[in-house]
Amino acid sequence: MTTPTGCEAKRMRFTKMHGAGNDYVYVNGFSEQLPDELPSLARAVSDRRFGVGGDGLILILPSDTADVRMRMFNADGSEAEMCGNGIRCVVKYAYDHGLAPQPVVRVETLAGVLTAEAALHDGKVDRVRVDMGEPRLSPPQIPTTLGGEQVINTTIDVDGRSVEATCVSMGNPHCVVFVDSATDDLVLGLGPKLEKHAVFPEGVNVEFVEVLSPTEVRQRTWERGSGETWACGTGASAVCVAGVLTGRTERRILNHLIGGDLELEWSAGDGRVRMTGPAVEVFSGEWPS
Ligand SMILES: N[C@H](CCC[C@H](N)C(=O)O)C(=O)O
Repeated sequence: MTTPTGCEAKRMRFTKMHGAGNDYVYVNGFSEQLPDELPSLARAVSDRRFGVGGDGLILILPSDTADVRMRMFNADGSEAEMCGNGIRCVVKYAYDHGLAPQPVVRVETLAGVLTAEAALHDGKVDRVRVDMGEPRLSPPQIPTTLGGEQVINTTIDVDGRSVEATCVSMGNPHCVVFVDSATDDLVLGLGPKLEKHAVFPEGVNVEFVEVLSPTEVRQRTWERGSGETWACGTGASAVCVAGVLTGRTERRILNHLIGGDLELEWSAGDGRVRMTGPAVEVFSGEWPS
């Protein structure tokens, strides 16, 4: 495509990927020229009518401390510390496209350098097991202004409704609410109010969880900066921790999310959470930059 002056217009290649239906637009920063204004790029490409469509934008970049660096932007343009479904897709992209020589990939994130191991099918990555690190449980680490050593089954007043919450950070903040049924009234009504509640100074991701058994849950998610998503990997990790803290589940669970299943374990040995789930490349395209 040429401009009126006959110059070749720059176009940025992207790849659309998802982890359990949590879909992002990925850009390979090793090869593509990125604009300075990343939040507005995230908003534009995420738009499901006027853009590519996705829950946000994820950049795969060179790193001085790991194989690759991941930067993650929600659909509203806000940058987050970590993305569990995103890191699985970053690992898939890095191995499949030759950015990482081995199927064990170290990824630099704002939540630290995390290590992931990819499983191959016909030479391509299809599932990834991520060491998500240790949960952060003290109120300042979430962060929240709620009191106590840890926030476990703590009541939050939301416009006159009492909500019982357990808060966990996986590098990004999570508010886990165990419910009998994760209805639209709760997810779409309460979710946005909790996301921006005054007790969460940096906002929060909200997980509404039905406990099916001590080893199985069903989760719906209202994400900070993206609204309801079909899966949330850091959220599922927070749910695994919250289930143990509240005595509702065992340390290893299967989590059913709208877009697919994730396997989680909060190790009693080293205190780290491990998440295993799918990573799918859907299509590639070009974005006029
Ligand atoms: N909305 C989140 C980031 C994406 C997390 C989620 N998609 C995941 O898979 O962990 C936040 O602002 O902390």
